[in-house]
Amino acid sequence: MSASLVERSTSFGEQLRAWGLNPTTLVFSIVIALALYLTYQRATAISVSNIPGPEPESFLLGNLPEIFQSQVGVPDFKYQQLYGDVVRIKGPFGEDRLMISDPKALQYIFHTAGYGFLKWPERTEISRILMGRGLLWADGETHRRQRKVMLPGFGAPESKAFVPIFRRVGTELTAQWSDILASSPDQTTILNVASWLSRATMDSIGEAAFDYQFGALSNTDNEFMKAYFGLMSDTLGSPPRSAIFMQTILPVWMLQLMSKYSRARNLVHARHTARLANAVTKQLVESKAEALLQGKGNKDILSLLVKANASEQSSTRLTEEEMLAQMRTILLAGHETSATSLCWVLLELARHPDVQDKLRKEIRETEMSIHARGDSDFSASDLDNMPYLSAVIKESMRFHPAVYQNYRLAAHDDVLPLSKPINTTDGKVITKLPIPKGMKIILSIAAYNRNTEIFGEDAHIFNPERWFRDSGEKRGPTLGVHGNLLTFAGGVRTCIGWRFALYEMLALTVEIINNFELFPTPDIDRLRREACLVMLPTLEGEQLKGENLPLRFPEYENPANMLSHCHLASRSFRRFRYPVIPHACPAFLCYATRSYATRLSSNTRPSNQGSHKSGSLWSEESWDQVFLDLDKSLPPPRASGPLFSQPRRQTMTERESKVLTGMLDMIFDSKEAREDLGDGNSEMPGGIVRGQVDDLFSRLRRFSRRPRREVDSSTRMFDKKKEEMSFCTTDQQLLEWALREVFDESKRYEEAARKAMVEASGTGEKTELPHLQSPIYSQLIAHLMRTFRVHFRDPNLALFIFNHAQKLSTVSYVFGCSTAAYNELVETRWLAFNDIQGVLAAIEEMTLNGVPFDSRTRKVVDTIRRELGSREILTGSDEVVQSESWEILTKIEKLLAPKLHTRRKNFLQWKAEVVGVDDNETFDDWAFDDLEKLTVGGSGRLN
Ligand code: HEM
Repeated sequence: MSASLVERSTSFGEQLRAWGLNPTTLVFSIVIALALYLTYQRATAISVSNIPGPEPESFLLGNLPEIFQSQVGVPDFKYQQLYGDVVRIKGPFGEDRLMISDPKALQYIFHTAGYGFLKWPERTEISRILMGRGLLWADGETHRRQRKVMLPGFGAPESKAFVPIFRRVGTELTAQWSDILASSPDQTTILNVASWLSRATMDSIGEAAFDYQFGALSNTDNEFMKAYFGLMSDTLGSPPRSAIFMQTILPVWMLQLMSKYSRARNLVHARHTARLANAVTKQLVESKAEALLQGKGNKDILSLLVKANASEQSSTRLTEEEMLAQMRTILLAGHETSATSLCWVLLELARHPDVQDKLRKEIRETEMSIHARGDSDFSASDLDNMPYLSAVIKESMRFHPAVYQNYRLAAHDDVLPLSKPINTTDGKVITKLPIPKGMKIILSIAAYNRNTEIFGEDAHIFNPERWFRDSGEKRGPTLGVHGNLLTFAGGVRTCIGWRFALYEMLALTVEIINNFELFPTPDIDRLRREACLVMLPTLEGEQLKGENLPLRFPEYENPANMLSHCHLASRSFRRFRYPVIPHACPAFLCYATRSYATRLSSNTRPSNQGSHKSGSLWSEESWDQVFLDLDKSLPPPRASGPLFSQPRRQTMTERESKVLTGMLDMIFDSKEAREDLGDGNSEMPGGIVRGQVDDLFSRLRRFSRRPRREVDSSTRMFDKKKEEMSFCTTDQQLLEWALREVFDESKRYEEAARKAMVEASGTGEKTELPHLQSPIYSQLIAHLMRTFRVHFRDPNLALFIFNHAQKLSTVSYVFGCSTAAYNELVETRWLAFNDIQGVLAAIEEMTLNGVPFDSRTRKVVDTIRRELGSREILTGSDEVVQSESWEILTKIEKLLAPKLHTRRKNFLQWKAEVVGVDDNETFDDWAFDDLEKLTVGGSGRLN
């Protein structure tokens, strides 16, 4: 074989000679030509090495460790101050890169060049791992095609239509905070605000984007939510140098292999979340497609997306993989960014009490004008028409952009226009900057948003007033969609959900500031603007160890350097406004922690001692007032919960059912109850008499014993009814539907149950009887009332629904007029008619009928108190009317008071009486549902 090779090369050499060429001369000439070509290339190549910039930290990684490991903005602001808006930085092995905050250059890259600047491949790989091959991953034509299908879900009218959802989520959030306060002895508490907001935005996105209720607010043990919470900080926060090196040097195919097989904690977390998200989104997309095929549709983003995709030509449609990736993209991009931005808004409001007060005043005035025109809640246009609110949100988004940098790569040689000339290191002055194909550029959103040419000399100061100055946002070229900020990026890659995010932030801020007063605590030394692709508020500090991590993967071995807490403090405004009524003076601290554990603590008050100047570039004041939360005792991890919560659980657990049955026995056998009801024929409201009550409650007990397996079917039933309701486009249609589908059905249920009872008593056999009412009857009544009042703006019809349920039959009254329906009644009477007497009547009726109050009842009453107070201050209205209203309000609060504030004491007294021990004795051996003991150890009866 080697002989044949020698033979062949000899014959090749002979052939060259035969053509008159010397082989040695030929090789030499080729080498010379190549060297000349490379020298020419080097001499004529476009270079940015003469642009001023920092010295590299090392040859291996250049300036990248400083850029990727520092807090958000630290290197950007420093370079901007030292070298200007276009800075040469060093990548690995001395490679030149650029960091840009020059407005004209940014406008060119974002807008003019279209897809002329692509994303860095290693960064798109991170997007693929976290969200799949969706919009944030795609580039060029693929991106254009995907975006076209996505756009119909994100228009202005679509985003405005989600405002009621955001408001509802806000109400649920603040109701839960109020509950926590109500159960704390001095109504002071510490909350993990970041965690609450993250759950709230997850619920918003679930309902608005997928028409699905994640129930993240109501169930902290939601596995899906837990996977998402901390995903960004866990996977991308404070990357070690080795990770920066690998991300920068390794080819994409190797990164892909690592993402699949590596056992590093961050990648395990990302894979775990991806698996869950894929399973969930697949289920959602399939059920939505099926519903649409059956002609049922909704206005959620997923429905619009599925419809838009169906109407595209087959060549431009999204594939199934792309569709799932879009859902995962919306989930992550739409929940983490908004939650984080809102956290920063609250933090700034806490730090600026004057701004907070001014904002609250605007909110209250708007709320009053909403009620004066007969509406009950903020609409999208109300939110649009609050200039100070808009200025606060804009300023916070300028100051703390959730996405702080974008990473682009020149698709071909190009020339960047500049706002200001650059003095190069070789003594030239240039007004345009040529850049070579493949040049990697960091577009600094954080630095642009603090550009003094655009936002004034005080750009490093948080000041919402700047948005009222003449120049304001109008200086400089047009760049961003909101206030000319780059917070939502710009051009072909502008954030698709920017309107959605804005309305969500406006709605939640209004709800929170209307209900609570926020203030800072002195734990700011550890606060970081953590750079994790999204800027998270975190607190540097203790490392969470294995068992304290709520998310535990089988593969997890290496507890990473976890970022822990960030704190935010807040206090109820009511402390100062209404100091005369003790139980309405809660003061609480509300800390936000971006940790993996929720911690609640009471009795901690803020102090303004120990001021500390952080001297950071972005704060005009120190962060010193933020508290050090020294209690490191974190709660033990919870057992893994189901994938989704059951947000509308309508049956009781066995334990709850047992307790209720026991309580009903005690109540109806008690002396007071007998006296209250008279000897047999005394009438209760609604025409119910004693005999009927016994009968009704025996059924109520049976109702409470419904087996748990019905949970799912009730939820499904309710969803189905809600969907049917959503097809009614006029109040007339909805009313007809209600009479047919709710009230006629109520009659049918009752008749069927009675018939079955008669038959069963005839046979004498023990059979399970059907329910007297549909298990979702009360929910339907409440939902109908709310829809008429809020959606159709017809409070009279809302009242009609309640009255009709009350009059239809006794059974309908008992089962339909539940707490939720009464809450609606109270809200309607107050918000639509300002009828405080009517509110009192409803609360009295609830008390009489034994319908329990809940946090929403209390919240309405709080609103009444607030509004009466504001009215007094703002309008100074008629003294007599005011004092009458206050008297009625005091009566209402008295009715609510025992449940609110003396619950614990009464319960102990009650136990003492029932079990037959002194107040001081402990009940350690007595469980709440230990009813047998009541009859054995104590008197066993209330008397
Ligand atoms: C305050 C909240 C938000 C901020 C600051 C924000 C910011 C951004 C930024 C800067 C980008 C460009 C990223 C890039 O090109 O690499 C982006 C893209 C995107 N955002 Fe947002 N976003 C927010 C909320 C939302 C919401 C609520 C949704 C969805 C409901 C959403 C969905 C998206 C999507 C799908 C993209 C990719 C757009 C594309 O490449 O065409 N974002 N966002």
